[in-house]
Amino acid sequence: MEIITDAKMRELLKVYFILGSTNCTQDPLEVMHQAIEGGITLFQYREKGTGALLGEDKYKLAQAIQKLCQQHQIPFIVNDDVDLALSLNADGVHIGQEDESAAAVREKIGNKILGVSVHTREQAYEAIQQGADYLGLGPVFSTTTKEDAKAAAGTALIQTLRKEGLTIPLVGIGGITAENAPLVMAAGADGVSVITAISLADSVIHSTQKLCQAVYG
Ligand SMILES: Nc1nc(C(F)(F)F)ncc1COP(=O)(O)OP(=O)(O)O
Ligand SMILES: [Mg+2]
Repeated sequence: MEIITDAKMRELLKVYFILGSTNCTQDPLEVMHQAIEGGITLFQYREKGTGALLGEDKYKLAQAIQKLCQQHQIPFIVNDDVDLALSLNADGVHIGQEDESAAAVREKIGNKILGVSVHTREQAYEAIQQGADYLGLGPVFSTTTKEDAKAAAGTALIQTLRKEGLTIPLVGIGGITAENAPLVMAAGADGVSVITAISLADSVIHSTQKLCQAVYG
């Protein structure tokens, strides 16, 4: 497959849902069904933190969610675990600053989608140089989902990178809801990435629809 274009990547980043078994109280597959119905554009499997599944259980859940995504043409990205991504033939991988280098991951995954989390402009330029297809910037607002998250940074870095003429697809992450998503888009992000706003919503489908409206304006 060919490397994804920036234009296609920007479309996919609009409402980027991230989920692992620890982020929801109901069945993850039921949450996925409703989130897909509600209009998510991209999905990341992030099985991490206290109580996360391991080994065969992790693989089985990933496989089941990937199948659902494939049935609805939603690309399936794996967080951190490059070997899991390769064994599932996932559509891509997302890595952070504590994971192996973007260049090393690019080497392993070929033309699959490669996303990198960055917190500074230096990390952004480095990630681009090493072949990232999109950058995750955050946490924009405070979050309790990621146990080792940094302090909320607002949208300053998104604005700075756009002011400097950076055109790489960007997605904001961290404490984003339908209420504050417009701020993230106005700052220059191509989309928003959420976990709790969807995974723990009273109505997953309704919350996803509200996020889509907030992003598409
Ligand atoms: N998982 C993520 N996905 C995104 C995305 F851009 F996809 F929205 N941005 C940022 C992160 C955070 O990635 P990382 O810093 O490695 O921490 P963790 O592995 O705990 O998620
Ligand atoms: Mg990571």
